[in-house]
Formats: sequence, C-alpha cells, structure tokens
Amino acid sequence: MAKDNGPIPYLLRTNGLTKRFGSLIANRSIDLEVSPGSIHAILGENGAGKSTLMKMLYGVYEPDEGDIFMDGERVALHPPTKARARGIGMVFQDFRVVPALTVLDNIALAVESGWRFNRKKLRQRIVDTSTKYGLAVDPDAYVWQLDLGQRQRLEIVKVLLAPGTRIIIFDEPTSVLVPQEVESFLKMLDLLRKDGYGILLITHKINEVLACADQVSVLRSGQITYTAAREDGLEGDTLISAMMGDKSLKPVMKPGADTARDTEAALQISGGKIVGDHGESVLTDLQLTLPKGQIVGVAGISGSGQRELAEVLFGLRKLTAGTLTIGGTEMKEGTKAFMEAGVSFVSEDPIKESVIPGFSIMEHMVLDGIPLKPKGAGIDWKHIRSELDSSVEAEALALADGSRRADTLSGGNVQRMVLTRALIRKPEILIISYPSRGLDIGTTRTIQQHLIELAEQGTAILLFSEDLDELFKLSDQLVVLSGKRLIGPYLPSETDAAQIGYRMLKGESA
Ligand SMILES: Nc1ncnc2c1ncn2[C@@H]1O[C@H](COP(=O)(O)OP(=O)(O)OP(=O)(O)O)[C@@H](O)[C@H]1O
Repeated sequence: MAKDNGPIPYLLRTNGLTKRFGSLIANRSIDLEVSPGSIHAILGENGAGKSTLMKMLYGVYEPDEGDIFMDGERVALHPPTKARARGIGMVFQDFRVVPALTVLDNIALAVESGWRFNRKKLRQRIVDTSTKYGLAVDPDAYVWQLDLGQRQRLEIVKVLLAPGTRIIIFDEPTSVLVPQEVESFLKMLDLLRKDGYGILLITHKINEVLACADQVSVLRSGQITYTAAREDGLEGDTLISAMMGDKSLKPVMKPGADTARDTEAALQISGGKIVGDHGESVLTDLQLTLPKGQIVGVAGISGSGQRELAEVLFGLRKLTAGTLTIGGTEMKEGTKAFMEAGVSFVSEDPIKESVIPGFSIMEHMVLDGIPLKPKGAGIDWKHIRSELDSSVEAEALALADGSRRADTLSGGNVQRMVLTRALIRKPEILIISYPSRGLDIGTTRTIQQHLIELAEQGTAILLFSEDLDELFKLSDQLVVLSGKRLIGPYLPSETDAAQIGYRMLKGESA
C-alpha cells in the first residue's frame, strides 16, 4: 500500500483530489488536511465544489484522480460504509432520518447492527452524549414532531454515537438554525474540538468562520484559491475576495419610506385560524394585510407557524376559520386559483419541495414561471429558452444553463433557480421563505436588491426570514409570529432587533 511521507499528525490528508461530472471539473487537484482537535472551514460561492469535495471524503463519490491518506496510508473511502468504518461522519443539509420512527430508533438504525440491542443502554448513551455537548433531544420523540434544529441535533448525536467517529463533516449546518441555535451550535463545535475531533465545516457565514475556524480553505471554480490558519490572521475581507475573485460585493440599497406609495391591500386575512398537519392549533385570530408595493417581514422562532401560514397563502392549506381575500375576492383552497390571482411562492425547502428529478431548469421554469406559449399540441421550448436567456433575473442570479438537470445542481443553485422562477413572473404577490438560505454572500445581496426593486414596481411581498438583519434591511413593516398569534405590524424605524427578538419569545406581552 502507498505510504504518505508527509508530516503526521493529521487525521486525513488529500493529495491532488479531482472529480469530474462529464466535462465539468467540480474539484480540481485539491490538497487539504484535517487535524485532530481542529476546525477546518470551507468557504466558496454556490457551485464552487464544496459539497462535491465533502462527498468524496464521506465516500459518496469516488475521486477520478488523487489520493486520500489516513493514519499514514492511502485509503479508499467509497462507498460511505468504508468512510464510516474509518471514523468519518457527515451531517448533511437534508437530514437522513426516518420521520415515522423515534429519535432512539433512528439512532439505533444507524449505530446498532441488529434489532436485538439494549434499548436502555442506548437511551443512556443518547442522554449522556446530548448532555455532554448541549444537544438537547428527547430519545422518545417521533422525528416528524421535531423542528429542523432538533433534527439536526439528532443527526449530530447519531454521528457521535457511531463507533470510532473522529472526523465530522458539517454541510452548511447553520443555514437551518435560528440565531440562538447558532450560538449553541458554535459552543458545541468548540467542545468537539476540545475532545479531539477533526471538524470540516462548510458555511457561507464569514462571521462563523472568524468565530471558530482554526484553518480556512476557499474554493473557487473547483480549486482551492486561498488557505490560511488562525495564527496567520483571518480577515473577513480577504476571505470574501478569495471567494468572489474580481467581482465586488455591492451594498443593498433601499429607498427611504415613500409615503406617496400605493398602500392598497393586495391580500388580506381576517379572523383566520390555521391548524397543523396533526390537527393542532397553529395560529388563531389571524389578521394580516399585505399592501401593494411593500415588503412585510415575518419574524419568529422556527416552528411558530411560518410554514403553515405560507402554505395558506399559496392555497396549499385551508383556513379553518376566517377569510382570505386577494384584490377583494375571497379565495378558496387550490394553488391554481392562487397562481391565477398572481401569487408566486418560494417554499422553505426548495430542494425537497420544488425539484422534480430528471427535469431540466427550463422544464422547471414553465411550472410556475415563464408563461406557456403553446405550439400546436406542445410547448414552445424555443420561446421558453429565449425568455430565459434574455431574463435579467436569470443573469443577475447567474443561473446555470437551461438544459441542465435541476437534480444535478448544487444546493445554492437550486435556490437560484427557484428564485429566478418566482421573480421572472413579476408576480402581484410574492410569498417567499428564507430567500438567502444556502446562497453565497454575493448572491444573497443580489436577491435582496431584487426583492426591494420588485416591491418598488408594485409587488406585495411577504418575507419569512430567520435573519433579523435581513428583515430590518428589506421590510417596510414587520410582524412577529409568537404564541399562536401574529402580532404587529411594527415599523422597522420604530423598533429594533432586541424588541423584535423579545416579542418572538414573549409574544404580545413584550
Ligand atoms: N451529481 C452531479 N452531476 C452533475 N453535476 C454536478 C453533480 N453534483 C454537483 N454537480 C456540479 O458540480 C459543481 C459543484 O457543485 P457542489 O454541489 O459541489 O457546489 P457547492 O460549492 O457545494 O455549492 P452550494 O454552495 O450551492 O451548495 C456545480 O457546478 C454542480 O452543478
């Protein structure tokens, strides 16, 4: 077996790792090290190749060229069973859990070799690990009952309990977390580091990198363009330019409040009641007005009714009491009627909910974007292609070629596709959940600017976001979901993040 003559100690080292998809080189000659007791952050724009690299280290993909060394020897990590046997665990963006099973059973599936295991012992191990690392999770809860933060904690406990884990790969872990959870997540990473784990952390958040990384590598177009250790001094601006190359990061500009602006209601809910998937009450006595040409930002701890409210506003879920009107007309259930009334929708989980396997970007575009132009009995694809090619939205968001299959796009590029599709329609009303989730910083600013411009052209926008900075930067009004109520509206100029945060926790009494 080939020997690695480089200096040890490291847990894992790669040499010239390359991965191609057809003619596309997703990773080119990557040299990287993971050391024990150390956090190595991986930065890069959408599509730069971060997930591909991590998937080679977790054994999902086999490298086309290059070597991976562990314990001084060249190792083969493909398929993931081999990577796991070498002590590598990965916490994916889309969690690999079974909703119908309990936390304990999900962990048993991953770490026990059969069903004849000692449940009491496993429960105790779960409790011990979750206490040690601040990963609160109830072993007896069903996974479908858990919010995204809790599901992620389950995934981490699962990886930690797998025998021999010493390297943990996190793929954009904080993109699904609310600010308070991000803080606990970073504390947990520090505990893992102190216990000697080697951590690989993919993130788009420079502040997280500056807060915790011992080493940073920046990927651009499949290559490492910059690498530095904490002791060399890590600087946000240097990291941003390494990611973006010669492009510059533009500030988001929002004109001041325009009192002359049309404030006619585009959409209204009065006396609304929403129940959840299991018949539980989610929101009651709901009053909401979406004025034309304004952005109404919705703040709230995750699981406060955001998903259910968004679904009601696109006809995917019924109000169980009260009325919903668009342009004065009462709406019934059914997305078709909502689309015809001019509503566009970006869901909170586009990768799961909006990507149809095998369909190209162009095919996705006709589903809720570019209006169909029939050609005989079919669709005029030439027209769709030319609309897409001339779309300023597609250009601004640097959308991949229309013929690309959407299920081969990177996570951030799926988000770009869904956003382009929503913007291209110039909808009367846009219901948009977490627009910057999974986007790199440059694209985040581009989409934020587009939303401001869309509102200026008259679109009424309801913006769900976990990022209070984003809500304050974009919104004309803010509302808060808390204690089964929607409270507000508040003017951003008359409140601040601390007050909104307090209302998120305490509701109207705040
Ligand atoms: N299975 C696949 N088939 C074809 N192309 C792929 C496949 N997986 C990824 N790619 C392409 O490889 C490139 C790198 O993708 P990757 O998912 O690694 O990017 P990323 O840096 O993780 O992006 P993001 O920040 O958006 O998650 C992209 O151009 C992507 O479209």
